Amino acid sequence: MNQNVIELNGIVKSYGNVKAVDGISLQVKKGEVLGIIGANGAGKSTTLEIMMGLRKPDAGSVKVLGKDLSVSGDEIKQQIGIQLQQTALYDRIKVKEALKLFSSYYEKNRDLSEIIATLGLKPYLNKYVKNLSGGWQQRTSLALALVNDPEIIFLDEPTTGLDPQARLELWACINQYRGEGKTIILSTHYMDEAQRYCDRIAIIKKGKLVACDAPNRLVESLVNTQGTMEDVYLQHAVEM
Ligand SMILES: Nc1ncnc2c1ncn2[C@@H]1O[C@H](COP(=O)(O)OP(=O)(O)OP(=O)(O)O)[C@@H](O)[C@H]1O
Repeated sequence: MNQNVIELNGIVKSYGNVKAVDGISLQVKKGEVLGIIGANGAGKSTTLEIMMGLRKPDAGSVKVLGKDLSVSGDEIKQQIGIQLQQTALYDRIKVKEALKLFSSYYEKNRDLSEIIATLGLKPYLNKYVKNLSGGWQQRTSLALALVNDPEIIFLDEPTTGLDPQARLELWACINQYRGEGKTIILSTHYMDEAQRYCDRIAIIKKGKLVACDAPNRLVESLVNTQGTMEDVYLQHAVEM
C-alpha cells in the first residue's frame, strides 16, 4: 500500500504575471484520500488540473500511476476520473445521455447500471442535468467521473454549495469508492469534511505547499492543542 500513484516534483505554473503554482512537490499513495485546502486563488484547482493532465506545468515533472504524464498522458487519462467544478458542459443533456457519452470516451467501462444503483440515479436518468438540484448534479458528475472505473478520482470542490444533508449523502457515495481502494484527491473549502474524511490534507498558500499531513497531526501541531481544523487553516493558509 506504499505505492505512490501521484508524484509531483517542483511544479510551477504561471498565468501571465500570476504564479498560480510555485514549486509544489507532493506524493499521493494508492488508496489515500487527499484533501487540498487553501484560500480562493491559492492554486488548488491549477494543481489538480496539472495532476489530471488538463494543464501543462511550466516546470517540474508529474508522474501518475508510475508514468510520466508528459509522455503517457493519453494512457493515463484512461485510468483517471475527473469531476470539475462547472457542470455547464453537460447542462443541455439528460443524465443517461451524459453517462453514455462519457462512457464512449473510454476503452474500459464500469457497469453503468451498477454506478446508477450505487449513486441512486435511476429516477433521474431521463431528466436534464440542468434541472436537477445541486446535490443530484454533483452525484451525476461523480457518476461521470466513475464510468471508466478509474484508479484515481479527482474531485474539484465536490460539495461546494450543497446543503448539509446533500453533502453527507455525497460523501457516503464517495466513501463507497474509497472502500474499493480507489485513490481520491479533492479540493474543499469545508474544514469539517477535510478533517473527517481525508487521510491527509495538503495546504496550499499562494501557490506553495505549506503543510501536508494527517488531519489529527495538523491539529496536534498547533500551539493550542485544543485547536480545530479551522485554526490549522488560519495558521497555515491565511495571510495574518
Ligand atoms: N485560466 C487562467 N488564466 C489566468 N489566471 C488564472 C487562470 N486560472 C487560474 N488563474 C489564477 O491563478 C491563481 C490560482 O487559481 P486557482 O483557480 O488554481 O486557485 P484555487 O485555489 O482553486 O481558487 P478557488 O478556491 O477560488 O477555486 C488565481 O490568482 C487565479 O486568478
